[in-house]
Amino acid sequence: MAVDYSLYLVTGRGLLPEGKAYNDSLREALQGGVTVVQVREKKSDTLEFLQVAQQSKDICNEFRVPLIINDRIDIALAVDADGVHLGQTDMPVHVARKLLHPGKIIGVSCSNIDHVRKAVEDGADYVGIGAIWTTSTKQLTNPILGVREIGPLLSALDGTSVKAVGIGGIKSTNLLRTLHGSVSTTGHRLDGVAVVSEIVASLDPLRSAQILKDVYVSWSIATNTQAAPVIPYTVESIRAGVVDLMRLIREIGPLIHQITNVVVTNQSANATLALGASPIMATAPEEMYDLSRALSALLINFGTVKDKEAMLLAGQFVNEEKKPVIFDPVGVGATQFRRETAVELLNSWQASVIKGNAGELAALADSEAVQARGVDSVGPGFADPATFVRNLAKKERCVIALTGVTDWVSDGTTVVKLGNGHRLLGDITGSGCLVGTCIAIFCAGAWARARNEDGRGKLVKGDMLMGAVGGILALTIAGERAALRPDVHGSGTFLPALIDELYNLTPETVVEWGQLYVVANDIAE
Ligand SMILES: Nc1ncnc2c1ncn2[C@@H]1O[C@H](COP(=O)(O)OP(=O)(O)OP(=O)(O)O)[C@@H](O)[C@H]1O
Ligand SMILES: Cc1ncsc1CCO
Repeated sequence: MAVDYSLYLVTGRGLLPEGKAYNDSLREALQGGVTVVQVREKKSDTLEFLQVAQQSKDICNEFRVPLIINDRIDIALAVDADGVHLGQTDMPVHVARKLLHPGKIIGVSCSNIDHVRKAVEDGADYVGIGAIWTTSTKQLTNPILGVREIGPLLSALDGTSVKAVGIGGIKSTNLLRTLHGSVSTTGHRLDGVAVVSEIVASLDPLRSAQILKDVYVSWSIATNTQAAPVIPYTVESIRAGVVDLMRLIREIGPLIHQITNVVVTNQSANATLALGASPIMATAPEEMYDLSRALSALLINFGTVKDKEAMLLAGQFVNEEKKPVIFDPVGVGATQFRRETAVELLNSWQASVIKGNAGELAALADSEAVQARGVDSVGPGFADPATFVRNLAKKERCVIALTGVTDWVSDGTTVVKLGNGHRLLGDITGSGCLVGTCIAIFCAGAWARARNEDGRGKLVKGDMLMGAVGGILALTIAGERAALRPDVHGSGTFLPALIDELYNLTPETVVEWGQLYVVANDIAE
């Protein structure tokens, strides 16, 4: 039986709002677009479970939607349910298969790759992967994996026909982030999402289900790769795009909200003004919502992590607005606290661009290839930076900007190499942080260019690869020009000269000076 797993409802009678009857709630949820129902009765005795299962089966039949029973094969048999869902400590799949009639669905809860591999071996029809988010449904006791951990589990399903449903704390507010983030580097995605409280605890389950379904459908449409032809980037198209963004930024002066470190706050705000944008360096959690509505891009730089609460909130609000979030995980490999904070932040919101030096991005990718000392990268960097950035972009589902003597940018398919810069940039503190600021400014321009486009199903509007390339070019070309000035005698005089050069930078200079190469454009992959 071909099952549509897209909106998978798990029941929970304990969560029903006062006065809402179970049968009405279930019927309304089905009217709203639920495609599979799993009856879960952890506290009921057998007779009560049987009665609820029978009523559920009758209602599901009206909508021709499959009904799955949690754990209890006897109840599934008794009501002729369409299948069972098994936890890791329930009946093994092969035993359940023997007991059930042929063609019935068997699903298994999985929270690690071994669970998934075993479920495939045992012949499960689908796996429920989670918990993805923290959940108020206390019965879901699986560990919290986080969105970024789902991709590797999905890749274990490559080449099989086993379907995957994400579960755990999924709501309409995090659904798009969940779907976008839960993709393997091989492109394997979720086939559906399981929802409990947002539907069951709702006074209007029909509407709640509809809202979730809308997000799911618009994501499927927006990410259908066959739908629109992909135009490959060329050096010329990138140059033209950067020039356009630079002009637009000077014309509209976008607001750039930066939560950044105390070392660079002032120079980052001045660099922002120099490029024609407006900085606001705000850190109170209470103001993150209002700012998310006003800003054109958000930079989160955790060089001196103090404002974690604000960082968590800001990124979520900005994701909701489909505006750019630029993440600069300064010194992420330096301490356990930074590593954990980066994971927490990246699991809470989707970055549009992650920017870092080789040491930082290696730490983020759990690679030992490059070492770091504090906030600085040590040694010659990656042997094959193009492949590294492309793979990390696929894994993190965003644009990656790797800085160093040569800078590399990738969106997971295209890789751009950038050759501008000067040794003096390495001799001042925070040149990498300034790159982050400039990327945020150009991404703000890219968002502004696309803001009236249909953003349904997308996490961010605008061309973030163009934004990242533009930001790096602006800062590194300004750096080269500053170093050539007769009034620059060392790193002390270099910094103000750098701000001057950003201030005087023109699109024509960027075209003339820009050393940019498209080294890979493997759109076929
Ligand atoms: N020796 C160099 N030659 C040319 N360009 C350089 C050199 N060092 C740094 N740059 C430029 O400076 C920018 C900042 O890169 P870098 O990797 O040094 O940042 P970072 O280590 O994160 O800096 P910080 O931690 O001080 O903010 C890059 O875009 C790069 O092009
Ligand atoms: C030196 C330093 N320490 C924390 S942040 C920062 C600025 C450069 O990344």
